[in-house]
Amino acid sequence: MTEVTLNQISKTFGKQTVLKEISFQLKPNTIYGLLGRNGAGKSTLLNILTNRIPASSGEVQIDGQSNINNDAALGKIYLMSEQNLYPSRMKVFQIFRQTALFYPGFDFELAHQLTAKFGLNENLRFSRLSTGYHSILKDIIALSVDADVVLLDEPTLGLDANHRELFYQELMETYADRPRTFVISTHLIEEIAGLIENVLLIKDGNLVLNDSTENLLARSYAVTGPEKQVQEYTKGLNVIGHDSLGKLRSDYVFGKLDDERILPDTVSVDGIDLKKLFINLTNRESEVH
Ligand SMILES: Nc1ncnc2c1ncn2[C@@H]1O[C@H](COP(=O)(O)OP(=O)(O)OP(=O)(O)O)[C@@H](O)[C@H]1O
Repeated sequence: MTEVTLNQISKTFGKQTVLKEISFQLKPNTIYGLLGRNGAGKSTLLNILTNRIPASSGEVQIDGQSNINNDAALGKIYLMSEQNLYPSRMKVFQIFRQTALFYPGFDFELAHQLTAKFGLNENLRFSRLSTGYHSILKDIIALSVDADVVLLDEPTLGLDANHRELFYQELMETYADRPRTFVISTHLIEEIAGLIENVLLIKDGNLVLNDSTENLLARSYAVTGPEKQVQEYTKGLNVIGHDSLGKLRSDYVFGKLDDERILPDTVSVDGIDLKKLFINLTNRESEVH
C-alpha cells in the first residue's frame, strides 16, 4: 500500500495562482472523484503529483519520500493524462512493452483481454488510432500497470456510451481483483457517481471538499414547495442554489437543517444526487461550509 501526501501545494503560472496551499492525503484502496469546473486546476494537480510539472511551493510525498527526481517513488503512481506521450509510429503492442520497462509488473494478459473487449487492434500504430481509441489505449495501460495509485485525467474523453460503460465495468472488476487507489478527474459526474467513494472538489484554487460521497449526500437536501414557504423554511441555512418551476421552488441546502423548524405540509425535504450537489457547490456564488 502506498501513501501519497500533499503538503501545502501551490502553483502559479505567471500572475495566475491556480492552486493555493492544497493539502490532503490519498487513502489506500479508495476511488476518488477529483471534481472542479473547467480550468479549476485538476490536471495541474495531477501533473504535480507525478512530478511532470513542478509545484511553486509545497511538497508531494510518496511513502514519506519526495516525488522529485525519485523514480522508485514515482513508479508507485501512474498518470493517464489527456496528453499523448507516445511516438506516433509506435504500435499498440510496442507501447505495452515500453510501459512494462517502467512498470515491470505490467499485466500483459489483462491488457490483451481488454484490447479484445474494446476491439483495439494491437498492430495499429498510435498515429492511426481515433481520438476515442487514444483514450481506450491509455485506459487499458492505466488498468494494467502495477501501480498502487492510478490517476485518470478525463479517461472517457472521446469514448462512445458503450465504451464508457465497458470502461467503468472493467475498472470496477480490476479494482475488486486488485484493490488500489484511483483518482478520476472527469466532467461526467453522473456516470462516476456510483463508483466514487471520496470526493475532492477544487474551487478557485482551493480544495473546498475532501469527504466521502456518503457523508456529502447525507448532508445535502432539496427543500421543495411554494416559493414563499420554502424561502421561509430555508432562511439562514446554507442554501447553495435553487431551481424554480412556475410558483414551485427547490432550495438546495448543504449542511445541517434546523430540527427546531416546523416543516409546512406543502413543503418536502428530499436528498439530492451528486451531480446536482456538484453543480450547485461550484456555482460562482455558493459557499461551501
Ligand atoms: N503550462 C501552463 N501555462 C500557463 N497556464 C497554464 C498552464 N497549464 C495550465 N494553465 C492554466 O491553469 C489553469 C488550470 O488548468 P488545468 O488544466 O489544471 O484545469 P482543469 O481543472 O484540468 O481544467 P479542465 O477541466 O478544463 O480540463 C487554467 O487557467 C490554465 O489555463
